[in-house]
Amino acid sequence: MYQPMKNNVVLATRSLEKYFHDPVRFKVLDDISFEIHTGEFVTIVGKSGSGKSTLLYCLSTMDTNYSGELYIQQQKVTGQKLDTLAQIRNQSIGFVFQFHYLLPEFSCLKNVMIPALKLGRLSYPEIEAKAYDKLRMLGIADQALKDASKLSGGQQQRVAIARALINDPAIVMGDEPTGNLDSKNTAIVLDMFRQLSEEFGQTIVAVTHDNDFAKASQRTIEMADGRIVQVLNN
Ligand SMILES: Nc1ncnc2c1ncn2[C@@H]1O[C@H](COP(=O)(O)OP(=O)(O)OP(=O)(O)O)[C@@H](O)[C@H]1O
Repeated sequence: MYQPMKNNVVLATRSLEKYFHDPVRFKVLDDISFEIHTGEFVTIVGKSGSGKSTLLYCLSTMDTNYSGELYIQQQKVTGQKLDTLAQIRNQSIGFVFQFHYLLPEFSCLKNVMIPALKLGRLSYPEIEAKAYDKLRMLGIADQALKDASKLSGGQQQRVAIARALINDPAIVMGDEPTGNLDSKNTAIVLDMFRQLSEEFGQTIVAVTHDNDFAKASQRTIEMADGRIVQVLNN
């Protein structure tokens, strides 16, 4: 029997298991159980092919094809309908990819505003003001009205992070969020993640190949062949 979950657990898995066919059936996630607390900054590391991205996509609710249980903010999300999952995702999770996926012909400001416009909780001027705040936090408010395509790669990634933060998600997930960045922009993003976790109590869960990034986090979960093989408190 599992212990009841403590109040400060924001993300939890119970024996996640997942298979792929490639071409024969193989287990890509094997008995993944952990709890992540509010405001924690956690990295997931491991060799290429160890299952990190697959795990992150399950955690983000984008992939529902697994067995076991996933809890987000104490709510069991496994087995929920797709529209409920989309709602949970919009409200509780911000996602940063290795590639920024900004809409190139839209301004940076508009790109950041889109998830909040979709959520529909605030008025347009409120969302605009919030988007400026997020861009300011990332040091790129002066680029707000430029088309996203006109920015450097590092600036575009910072806009993508501002977009991930616009709905003040409890959890920010990143799949190699600094994978395409130079050291200067990597440092900016790392500082941002630290600030989010330490000052704003937001939880960061990021897959990374970057040792310095992993060391900057509070806890590192190491995977090999779909299993958790080591958990390090940094
Ligand atoms: N859609 C899929 N169908 C079949 N096999 C897949 C699929 N996606 C990933 N895999 C396989 O699952 C395993 C884990 O992939 P995953 O992308 O999760 O690894 P990773 O640790 O994130 O790797 P990397 O560090 O290279 O991004 C790999 O062997 C990969 O080839």
